[in-house]
Amino acid sequence: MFPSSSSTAASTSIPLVVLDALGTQSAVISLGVTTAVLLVTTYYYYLSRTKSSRTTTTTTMTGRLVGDKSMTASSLVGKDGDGDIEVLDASKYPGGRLTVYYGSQTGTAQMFARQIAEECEHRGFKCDGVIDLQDVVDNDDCDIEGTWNDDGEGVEYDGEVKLIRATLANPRHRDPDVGGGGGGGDGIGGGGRGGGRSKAVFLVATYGEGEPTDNAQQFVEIMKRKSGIRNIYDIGATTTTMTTSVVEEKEGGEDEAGGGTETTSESPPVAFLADVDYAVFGLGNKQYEHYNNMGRFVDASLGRCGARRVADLGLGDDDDDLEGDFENWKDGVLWPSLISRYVGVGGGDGSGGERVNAATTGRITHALPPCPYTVDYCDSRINAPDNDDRADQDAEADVSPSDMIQTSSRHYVQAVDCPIIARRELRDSSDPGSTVHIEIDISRRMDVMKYHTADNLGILPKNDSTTVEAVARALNYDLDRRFRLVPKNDGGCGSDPNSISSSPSSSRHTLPFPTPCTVRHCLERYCDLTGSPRRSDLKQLASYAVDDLDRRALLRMSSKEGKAEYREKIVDAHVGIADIVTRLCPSISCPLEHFIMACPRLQPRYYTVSSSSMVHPTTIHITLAVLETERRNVDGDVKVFRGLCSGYLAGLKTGDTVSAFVRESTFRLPRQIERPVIMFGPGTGIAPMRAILQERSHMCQTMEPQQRERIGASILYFGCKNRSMDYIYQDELEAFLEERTLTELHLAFSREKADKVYVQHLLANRGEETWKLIRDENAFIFVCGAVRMGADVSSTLQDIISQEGGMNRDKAKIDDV
Ligand SMILES: Cc1cc2nc3c(=O)[nH]c(=O)nc-3n(C[C@H](O)[C@H](O)[C@H](O)COP(=O)(O)O)c2cc1C
Repeated sequence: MFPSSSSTAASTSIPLVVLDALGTQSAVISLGVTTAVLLVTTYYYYLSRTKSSRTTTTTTMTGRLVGDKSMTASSLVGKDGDGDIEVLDASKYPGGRLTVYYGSQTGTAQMFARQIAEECEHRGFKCDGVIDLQDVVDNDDCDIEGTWNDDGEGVEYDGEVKLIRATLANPRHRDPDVGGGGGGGDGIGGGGRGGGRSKAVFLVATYGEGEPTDNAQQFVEIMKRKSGIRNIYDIGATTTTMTTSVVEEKEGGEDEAGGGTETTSESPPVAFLADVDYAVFGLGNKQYEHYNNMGRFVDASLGRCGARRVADLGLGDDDDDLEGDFENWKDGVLWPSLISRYVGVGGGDGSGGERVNAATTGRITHALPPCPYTVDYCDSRINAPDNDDRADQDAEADVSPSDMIQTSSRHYVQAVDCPIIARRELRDSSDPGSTVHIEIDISRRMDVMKYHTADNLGILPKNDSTTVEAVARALNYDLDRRFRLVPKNDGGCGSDPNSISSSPSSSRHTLPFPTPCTVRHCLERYCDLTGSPRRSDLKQLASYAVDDLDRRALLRMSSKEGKAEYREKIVDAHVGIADIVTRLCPSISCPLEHFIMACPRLQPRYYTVSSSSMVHPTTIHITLAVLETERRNVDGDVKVFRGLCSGYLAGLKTGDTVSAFVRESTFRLPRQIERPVIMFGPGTGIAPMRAILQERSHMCQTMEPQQRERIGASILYFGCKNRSMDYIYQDELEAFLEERTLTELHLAFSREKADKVYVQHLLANRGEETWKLIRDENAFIFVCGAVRMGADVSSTLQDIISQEGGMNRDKAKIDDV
């Protein structure tokens, strides 16, 4: 049971973990007239807060054409009956139809999309689907040669435009522009549904360096071309005012479009989305330079393509309170805007207005959430628990097709099991911490595991068996049973907002992971049992708590008002779903499919590869710090918490296998070997620098002596606590120095002297030399490690450039490449 709410103010700090995953960032420091280019790559320490990747449902209505494809849109609207558009009951849905789209990497945007979908009915709207942005462009049903989606205004749309229109402006997502009466607005029925227009809400996360998530990449590419916003980074500066701007409602024209943006447009955009109304919420993290770049871009590009923004852009910050930002936007901006535009409070036939009034004034009470799939147990039961692998192999032939798996779970399909062939501790035994070097054999999976120097390796961690067994016991699951997840195709929108179509495509991207598998496999590999659940996950779990006290505790912490308690008792106390179902709320009981839906997905962790693919083509090396933090848990005991993935990897032995996949990074050595490289890699930030040095050493050895002379300087700044404890790879770095692959090595030991010394301090002392390498030899600069260190190094570089180069500090500003 949770202790009752404490009066102590909850700490707002969020614990950090060390390098469980990383992101890369590249930048150029532009120097006005000079052309020296610096490449800065930084990788980030991640928040230990688990990203809620709850991948509940998505059935994808991919713009399926109805009836005769040669029909025009207007010939379809208003029809009822099989294959045509259903005319909605205006008393139930005074707001008309609404479609929700998401661009998500780890599932949060998808979860938010689903929340909006679930609330639609209470707000007086009919949700027409929760659609993965990948499905907007992977639209098999769109006949791009056909003419059905030309709107008869003399515009000959190209294939890409037709593809986007086939979903966003699909007649099936619009409200028939028929009938009317009552309510005002610009459409039919009570309050006016925006007749003949599609209503689309976008939830869009930003990844990489202000880039789209994997599932939004193609959509963004097309929108870049069509909107004329060629440079996605232009948008940040020009659209910030949009969050507060009031969007004038006008028919057509640039003013109503979400843009008004200055762009690098080469040709005027085509207003091909003039019949689409939209609202965007961006998910981002202020620790990143390009905060919420994709939310801003999608908002601006839709506007540039003629769509009409009907609610202000919302931006959420995952560094602070993303869920709170989303709730504030949803309840304070989105619904009020949609309701006043399409429903009109008090308008319509009364019932809708009442429904909406109730919804706008109070919080919605959720019924037991609908589940988009069912668990179908296979007949055979695996008798010996350790036969799990055999069961999975048996099942392989019959595994779910990959296009049925949600795009944010793609890594479960991509990853392959590879053996560990070497493992060693890099720190001295006198150091209480641990940094481990691991070598993974990829020789048998070269078809999918090819890598480039300093790419990223994604590792799928596993929950330990004690936790898995405890959860199974608490929920009464048989770990050795095999099951298959089957999408629920109930053929209509019904109670499940994701079941929007009975077409075969409706089961695409519905399943959260591949099956069949055993329950053990599912709990071990796909369910995040130990990361802190999001508040919305607690709300879902509350639906399954039999005991009223448990239910109330979960609902309290999932509410806006319970944020401080949530932070104190869940996030700061490192409470995961396993703790909740086994100890804190033991009355929780739910069928497996509901647990799968309520539990966040276990996410891969990314490590920068520390080997050169030229030198080690068949093995991948990684260098990981094992995170351990001491925390007082909810019972008041001090406990040591280990990072899930680093703890899992550190516990593996030579011969064990890991499930891994390669992810390309932007980290590349300059092609011109003459150019010097200056590297900053303190701690495990050394990983890509080690790979670069291996590669330069290999090049030296394979070159003619006169060629070798041409290779530019390699300068490394490394830092750690002290020389005798955590100076990792010391022997290798000294060997690189000896053979002159490494021309300079600058060491910062932060705990050897009273004054702490870090790499940026050593850099500041070498301003003149550094400036010459930049100005005269176009040096490349690589930085890898903590965000704070990256920012300090960048700032020191700017100081050096402005002082030594005699220029204004702003001129040495950092731009992206
Ligand atoms: C590798 C990585 C790179 C990221 N890059 C950015 C970024 O450039 N700008 C930003 O605002 N947020 C960035 N974020 C934060 C995510 O957008 C944020 O955590 C979001 O909630 C993720 O949503 P999702 O779970 O739907 O994928 C990044 C997160 C990760 C893990």
